Parts: sequence; C-alpha cells; structure tokens
Amino acid sequence: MLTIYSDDHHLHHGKYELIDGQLTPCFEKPSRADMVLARAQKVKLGEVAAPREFGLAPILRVHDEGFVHFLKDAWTEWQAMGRDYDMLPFTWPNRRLRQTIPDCIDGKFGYYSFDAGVPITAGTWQAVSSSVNVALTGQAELAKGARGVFSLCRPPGHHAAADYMGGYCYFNNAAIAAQAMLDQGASRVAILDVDYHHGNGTQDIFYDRADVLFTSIHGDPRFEYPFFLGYADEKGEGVGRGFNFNYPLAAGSDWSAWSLALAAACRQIAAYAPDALIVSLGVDTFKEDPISQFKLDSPDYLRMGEVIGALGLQTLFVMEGGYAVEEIGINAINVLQGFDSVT
Ligand SMILES: NCCCCCC(=O)NO
Ligand SMILES: [Zn+2]
Repeated sequence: MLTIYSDDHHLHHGKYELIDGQLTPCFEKPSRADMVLARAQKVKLGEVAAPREFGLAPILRVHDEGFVHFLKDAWTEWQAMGRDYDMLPFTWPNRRLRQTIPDCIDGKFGYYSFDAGVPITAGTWQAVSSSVNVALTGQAELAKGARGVFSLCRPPGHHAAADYMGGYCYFNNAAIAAQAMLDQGASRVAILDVDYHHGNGTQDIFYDRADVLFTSIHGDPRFEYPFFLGYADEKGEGVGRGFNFNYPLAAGSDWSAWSLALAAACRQIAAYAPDALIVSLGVDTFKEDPISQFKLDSPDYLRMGEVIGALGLQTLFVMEGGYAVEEIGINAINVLQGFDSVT
C-alpha cells in the first residue's frame, strides 16, 4: 500500500496540553508519526511518497474562512504581543455568552477552539497545511484507481469542525479528503472512525448531509472525551437523518465487544454503497494507550484491517490518534497489512 508522508509534521511540537487538571507534556508529538513511518518501511508496506500542494481552496470547502485565517495569522499576532512561547486557549464562549469574535487573540482563540489541547507554535500552520496535503494526495492517488492508500497525517483532524479546533486537531484531514472526492464526482462517501475518541468534528461537518455517511466506534461520551457529542441517538438531521451512526462502548472494551460494533458499522457502510471509504485511523484503542480505556491488542488490528478490506471498497486511511508510541507503528501498520491481505 502506498503511504503519503511529509516531514513537515516535525514543525509542530507543542510543549504542553491541559489535561486532568495539569499542564502536561503533549501526548501528540512528532515521534508518533516517525514510528508509524519506520514500521511501514520496516515491513515494506509499499512506496512512500511526498504530498503535492493543494492550497487553501480544498480547506475552505470544509472550514470557515475566518477560522482558516485565524489559524494562518495566529502565531504572528501572538508574537506581536511579545509572547514567544506556545499559544494555548483558556476561555470559551459557553452557553448564553455572546457568540461574537473578539479583537484580542486570546478571545479569538477561545472562539475558534473547544479545549486546551491545541497548542499553536511557530511551525503549526505549515504542519497542519502539509497534513491536509497528505490527505488530499492520498485521495488523488485513490482517484487514480488504487484499492487502498495510507495518508500518514500529523497533526490529526477528526475533532476539528468547520470553525473550531480541539483535541490535538486543527484541520479535519478526513473531512477535507471526503469533500474533495465529492467535488471530483463521487456521489456518496462513507467515513469509518475507529479512533478511541468520537470524531465530533467530522460528525458536525456532515451531520445535515446524506452524501457522507459517518460511522464512529468510540469511548462512551458519558465518561470519555469529547463528552459532548458521540451518543448513539445522534442519527443526523434534515436530509442527513439516517446517515450518522455512533457506537459508544464501555471502558475496558476489548476486541470481542469492539468487533461487534465494527460489524454493525460495516453493515451500514455496505448498505450505503459508497463510491469510496475513508477510515479515520486512530489506534488509541490499544490496551497500553496512556490516555484511553479500551483493550485492543496488536493482533486485533490485523483483523480490523481484514474486516475493512472485506467491504471491497477503495479505501483511504487517514492517521488520527494513538499515543502508545512504542507500539503505534505496529498497530497502525497491522491494520493496513490486514487490509492488504484481503484479495
Ligand atoms: N485532551 C483530551 C483528549 C484529547 C484526545 C485526542 C485524541 O486522540 N482524539 O482522537
Ligand atoms: Zn483519539
């Protein structure tokens, strides 16, 4: 399987995130993608190609213009205030507060984010732009007829909605790739989000649409981030009703429980008969993941890939989460090898 990868992800390395009441060294760090790339090369998964440049147009097909330009100019504006350390938001427009965009960068950052998991640094803009180009180059390769392509995106994207970032995500790589497929003539695209966390951003982007089916298997939001989306009763709205399926699972879920949800999601995907499938590939479902509470083991990822491959769909895998750095490469590439093993 072809892998699309850019070294530009090294330009984004936040120092701290606010989690569990403490400023904590970022779990979302460059070594994650380095380990996945190393594993792909070690097992000779296939060619590794650099991304092509697609510019802002495909990003603006998904994200709000004000949001995009905030992200583009943020670091410069931050530095102009004499701040040479990472940006982090610290206040958000909650219920009954004005949904207005302040002039002050701290207010703007709060308006365009939903948690304190999105440090912005000098290199963040370049890194997130390249991460989108990695997804779009993968989509372009799929459009040439490839059965499966791996877009090794970093930073990840599935928590990012049209006008807010969060959970280590800035631009929604998978959503931008899905929209590109539709803009190039696809009628229906299915997204399967296997990350441990609900893809609230992806769901939000396509929630009122029938041309993208969103399915997600994740930690139950009653106990797990992102808490405020990802419940089973979220089915879509308007013409999008019936095209959103959430499979929240209890803490401690292992392959026996997780695979049942995967089978259910695959039944929905097969019935939808999409032109292509995008998999938001997070492997923070791993039993040793430091911030997650599922119990999948490395061999389970081979089986995951086999089940996805059995759908018989052209598939773009877009890297999302996974923080057990020693095993992230094995687990992510196991999915792709499992997919490739299905003929
Ligand atoms: N800072 C709270 C947890 C962020 C989760 C990031 C992730 O892996 N999402 O899939
Ligand atoms: Zn995750």
